[in-house]
Amino acid sequence: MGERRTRRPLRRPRRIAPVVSAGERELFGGALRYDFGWVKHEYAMLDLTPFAAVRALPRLLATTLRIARDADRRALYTVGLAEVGQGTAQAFGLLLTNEILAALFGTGPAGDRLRAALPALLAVAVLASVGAVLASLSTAATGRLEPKVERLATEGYLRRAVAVELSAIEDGEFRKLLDSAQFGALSARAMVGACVAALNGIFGILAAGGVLTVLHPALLPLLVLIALPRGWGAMHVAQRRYASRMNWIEHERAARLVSGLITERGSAQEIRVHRAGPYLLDRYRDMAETSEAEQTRLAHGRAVTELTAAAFSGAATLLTYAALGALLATGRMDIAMAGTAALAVRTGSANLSALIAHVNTLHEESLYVRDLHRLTTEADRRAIPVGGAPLPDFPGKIVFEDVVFRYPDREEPALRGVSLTLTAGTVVALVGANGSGKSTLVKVLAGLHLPDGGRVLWGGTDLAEADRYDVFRHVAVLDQDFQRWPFTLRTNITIGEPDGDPAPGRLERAAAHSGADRLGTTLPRGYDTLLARQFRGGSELSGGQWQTVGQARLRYREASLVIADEPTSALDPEAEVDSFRRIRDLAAEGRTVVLVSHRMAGVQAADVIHVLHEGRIVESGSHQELMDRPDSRYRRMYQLQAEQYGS
Ligand SMILES: Nc1ncnc2c1ncn2[C@@H]1O[C@H](COP(=O)(O)OP(=O)(O)OP(=O)(O)O)[C@@H](O)[C@H]1O
Repeated sequence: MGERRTRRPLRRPRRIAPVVSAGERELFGGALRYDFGWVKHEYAMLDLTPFAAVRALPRLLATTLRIARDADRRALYTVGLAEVGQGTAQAFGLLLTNEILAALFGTGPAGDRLRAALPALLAVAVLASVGAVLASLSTAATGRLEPKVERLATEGYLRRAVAVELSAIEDGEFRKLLDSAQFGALSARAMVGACVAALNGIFGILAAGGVLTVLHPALLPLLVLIALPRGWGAMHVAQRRYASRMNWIEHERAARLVSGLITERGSAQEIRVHRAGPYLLDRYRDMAETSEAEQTRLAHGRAVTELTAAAFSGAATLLTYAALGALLATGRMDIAMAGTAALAVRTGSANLSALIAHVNTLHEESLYVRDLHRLTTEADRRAIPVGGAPLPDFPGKIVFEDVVFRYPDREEPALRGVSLTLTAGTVVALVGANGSGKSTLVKVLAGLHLPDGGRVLWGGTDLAEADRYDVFRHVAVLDQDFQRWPFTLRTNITIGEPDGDPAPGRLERAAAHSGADRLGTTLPRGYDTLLARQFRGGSELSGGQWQTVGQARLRYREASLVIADEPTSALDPEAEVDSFRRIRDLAAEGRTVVLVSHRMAGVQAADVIHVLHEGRIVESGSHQELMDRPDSRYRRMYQLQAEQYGS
């Protein structure tokens, strides 16, 4: 199939039926395909005919210029003026060349002819210097613009990623957009460079075209004739690349994933003990070879296309020189004019070829920038609202009234009418089977998700109307997958309140509270030890040690509402008992503590225990009250765990 296409280089490229290697079928059940925005682009680009690309040019230029203007207006104007100046200098240079040639090919002694040509020669030298200065001005200003454009675009992207609702981050569609838009900033930068180069090409063509028209109008279409085959060749190669890219990128992506897995730390044990290494290596080779074959086919096709284009372009050049010869022979043009025309044809066609290549780049990059624009709009729509009813003080009571919450991609609600009251200075424990809704309940409590039904009242304020950032100020959360930041031990604790007062002793007190102070004294650089083994000087912590760091972070935050979701799962028995005692101490300080745990021994000291089942609270009470009920779920769960210890 590929063979046939190679032998027909002029055929319009079409989407190629993807080849799936045996390795991909075995490991992934088929092609490893993302559903990202940019995969869709590859098909969008296929619809691009050369004329469509030319039609799209003004829009692409306008988009880039707008981005650049927002980044640095002065630098943009400098680039614009420098480019126009260079084009003008080029045009005058060509016209002066005509004068020089006319003087040199004139009659009379050589010395006189040289003298006659001298003023024009000097003017050409001045123009060339002006052109060089303008070119360097343009380079400097573009160099100023490009990083600014990239930074502004990246900042906008990150700012929006930080500000969206948690529900957006958990939404697969939004995540995909977030992933594909990350290339937008780099593409915006690349567009600035391509745009400047395209402008340069346009002005260069205008200069050459203008001069040719002045010399003889018939020469202008000939210039177009020389450039057209090359333009067509560039477009054709680009289209073929887009058509095939999907195919080869898929194999490459799959091979990269497998090679990453082979070297990854997490798979190191199985790679060795289960001998998964040689097995994966074989599949890697299979995928890499399929990608290789696709690229070879592409390169072959490209060579044939470019040769064809060069042949047509060469024929058109011959025709142009023949026309020049005819004009010369019939006396409609003198030798000087013919020389200038030949020069103009060369400059013009070189500029045209370059322009086509830059328009291609502009188009390709603009697709990623478009993703960034889409993300911006979508993220602004899904941002956590700023403002709302202020919540300066933490209330004495938080009340859930018949709260219903459903994840957007789920049929069944995760919470189905939950009512409860949390009182300041108490420990409230949530227990229940996996998936019963405990973590969801705490997310609603913390203001991370808003209920779909019912209300959460913080004092007299409905959470749905409250200033959410005010709500967050009162909350500290340590969840099951709390972040193990690849930063120092110190930052890993103080990041609990990054802009808080770093008062002397505050860090040490928080560390001592959770037992993380031992790390502070035993790690090689104390609190300044980097907790990321992959970097030089970095240290590795065990799961339990990380949990003490997480708890220290929770303590450092000094929030009024403390939420600990499975805070002790990795702790040794002694550390676990200590940890539960310290959690109680937090309530004794007047904080409201919500504890989610499967460790029944740990929750028994809570003031109130709520048992969740399929999104509902089915039992509530103290440990003793719930144990006194002979058929309570709580009692059953507690006894099951106790039996494991034979008590
Ligand atoms: N981000 C999410 N998107 C969609 N569904 C979710 C999401 N998080 C949880 N769920 C679903 O909501 C239900 C309640 O989950 P939740 O995490 O609140 O349970 P849990 O009681 O904390 O469970 P576990 O004890 O296993 O931590 C489950 O059916 C779960 O699959």
